[in-house]
Amino acid sequence: MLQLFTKELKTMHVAVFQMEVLAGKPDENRERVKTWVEQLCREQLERPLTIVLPELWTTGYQLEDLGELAEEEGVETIAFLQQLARAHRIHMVAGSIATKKDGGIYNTALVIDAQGKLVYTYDKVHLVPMLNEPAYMQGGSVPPALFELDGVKMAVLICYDLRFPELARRLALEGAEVLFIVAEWPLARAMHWKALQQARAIENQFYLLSCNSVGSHNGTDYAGTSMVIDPWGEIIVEGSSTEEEWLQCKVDFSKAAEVRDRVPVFSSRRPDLYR
Ligand SMILES: O=C(O)CCC(=O)C(=O)O
Repeated sequence: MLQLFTKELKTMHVAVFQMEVLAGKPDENRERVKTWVEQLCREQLERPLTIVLPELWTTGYQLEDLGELAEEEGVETIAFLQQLARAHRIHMVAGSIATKKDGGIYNTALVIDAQGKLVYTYDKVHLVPMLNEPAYMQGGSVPPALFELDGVKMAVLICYDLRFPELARRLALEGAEVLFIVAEWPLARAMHWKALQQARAIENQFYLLSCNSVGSHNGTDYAGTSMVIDPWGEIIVEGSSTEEEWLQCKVDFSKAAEVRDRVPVFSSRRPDLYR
């Protein structure tokens, strides 16, 4: 049964850091995130503010060195983010980082609230054959679930997960109002990146916010084109395909209810014929 949308909180500011990740340099990447957050928070004083980071933003796709670079349970980066979140009173959909646990290496998304609490983690379930990810990492065994920031139901998927519409639909049916996609999506498949994001937003009638990286590593160029897409499928802001930059906007959560009134996809569903 589809749940009702959040009534109390109508709007939230978001800022997406379309970052050029420096592969194999976690200290420098953390420092660059800190500098960005400080600059952003000098300019943006309104709260709630949620910031978004890309996939594997501490290490990049330096997969062959993850044995050394991946963090035990993500402890160092989590502590770093918690401190930053508390200091600036910002929520963080903090992309993903390489973590070591139970003898394996995982691609783990992190969500931290403005009080510095780690509210959600998710280990990427679909590893990317095209980037040889399965040779270096383990896939998570728990499906993505909802988390809440200021009472708004949200979810996060990691990059390749975007290609599996059943994940996004299940999250929408559970009541997700916003879907974040954190990514290092290659330029070679940029057309898919853009079309799939818009499709997920249109078919599920929720906000979709993505954060992709730019730059290149080991011969792979990344596609940038981070986006904020509203529940009608309109692109509100869109990053360039090459430049490190940040995108900012205000999202209005009442919009999804309007869209669902206009095109009542969810009440037209026939779950008796399909799941
Ligand atoms: O699906 C794709 O084309 C890209 C996926 C990817 O790069 C990733 O999951 O890191």
